[in-house]
Amino acid sequence: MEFSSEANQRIARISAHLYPPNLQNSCLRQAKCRAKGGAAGFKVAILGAAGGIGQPLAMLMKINPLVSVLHLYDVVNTPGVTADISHMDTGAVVRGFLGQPQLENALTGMDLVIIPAGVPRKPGMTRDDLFNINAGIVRTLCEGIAKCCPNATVNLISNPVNSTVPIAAEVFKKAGTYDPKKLLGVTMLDVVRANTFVAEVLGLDPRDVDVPVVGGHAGVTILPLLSQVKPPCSFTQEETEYLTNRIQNGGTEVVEAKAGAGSATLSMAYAAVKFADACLRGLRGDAGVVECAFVASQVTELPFFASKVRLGRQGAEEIFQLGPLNEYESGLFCLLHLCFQDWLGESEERVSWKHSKGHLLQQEMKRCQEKFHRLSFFSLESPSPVISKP
Ligand SMILES: NC(=O)C1=CN([C@@H]2O[C@H](COP(=O)(O)OP(=O)(O)OC[C@H]3O[C@@H](n4cnc5c(N)ncnc54)[C@H](O)[C@@H]3O)[C@@H](O)[C@H]2O)C=CC1
Ligand SMILES: O=C([O-])CC(=O)C(=O)O
Repeated sequence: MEFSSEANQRIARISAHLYPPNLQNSCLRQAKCRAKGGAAGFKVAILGAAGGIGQPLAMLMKINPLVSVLHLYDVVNTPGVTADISHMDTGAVVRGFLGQPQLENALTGMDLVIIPAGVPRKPGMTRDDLFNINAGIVRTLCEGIAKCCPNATVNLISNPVNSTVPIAAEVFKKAGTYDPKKLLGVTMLDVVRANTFVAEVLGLDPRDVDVPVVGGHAGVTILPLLSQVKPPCSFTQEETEYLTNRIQNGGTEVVEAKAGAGSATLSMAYAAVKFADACLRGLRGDAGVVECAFVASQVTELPFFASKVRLGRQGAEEIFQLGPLNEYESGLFCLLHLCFQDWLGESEERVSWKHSKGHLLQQEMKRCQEKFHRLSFFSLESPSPVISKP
């Protein structure tokens, strides 16, 4: 149903604020929900909205003018977070959903679903250590998406992204709803960090810097392409190694600084909103929206790979080639490739097999490090990165 008059629109907006939401009868259930001023807006759900990432992410999405309806779902604390955020005088209507029985209502009719649900790392852990618990959480949430909003674009944040994205793909395949263009692993924080650290070295404003970061989202699978930085620039070998190491271990740097209180939340919420905004602009039909994301890909032999993608009405409509790599990046790519082999199997079983055989991967890495001894400071995901600024 389209809102034909301003009065209808106001009534719809007021009724949408009533709690608990009655989605069956609400006219806001319709796809053409409109934001203040009559502009079309998108319906966005955040799953894990009461968490360290979820709360600032919800706050920032409430400010986004492209969002008309914001659904906040978690297994704890959503009434409080929702009441709090709903008082912000911005356009989006906010509704809270608590616990599994409300998951379907949270998801019905959504255009974009952002998933930061799951446990974060503590010092000494790798992202892979989160696999067992987070894989189960992501699986359940994706089953809900397949049922209630099969056409939604999904931004998957929960770690280990290198494995949760293939798992989500399996769930959607099983449900017959898989659209590889609409399943996007969020690696934007790697780009945000790379822009910041490179700007620091070059003495530039980070907003003027663009660093493509490709591969995956853990340790050596994070490959910043420093030879393709915009504006064009060059680095000494020492700067290159410092920057690569710091970008690859940025997550660990925060985990250790937080000393047991979790991993990156505020910078991640910022990065997630930057990425979600790009997805929404793409959905709106804006031209030339390009960001890095971890997607099903034919750019390399690996079935999933992060690279620059063009975001459009259908999701990741175009996946760009990596472009020319210099010798150093080619060596890193070789390491990354070894690390990913088998890891990103086509099936969930293979992903969990790889997880349980993580020690074999470590041995493989060691062999590779010996081969590329110039790169020997890399570890799969170093719990204690040595960061020495040139
Ligand atoms: N992709 C990336 O670049 C990054 C990913 N992460 C990952 O994001 C995830 C979340 O991190 P934080 O927000 O710091 O953790 P957190 O523990 O503060 O919040 C997670 C939230 O998920 C909720 N949750 C747990 N099970 C759920 C379920 N079945 N359904 C809905 N919600 C559920 C929890 O109740 C909690 O509110 C972690 O896996 C972390 O490793 C963190 C930083 C960067
Ligand atoms: O390091 C972690 O566990 C969280 C994360 O993915 C990041 O900050 O890049």
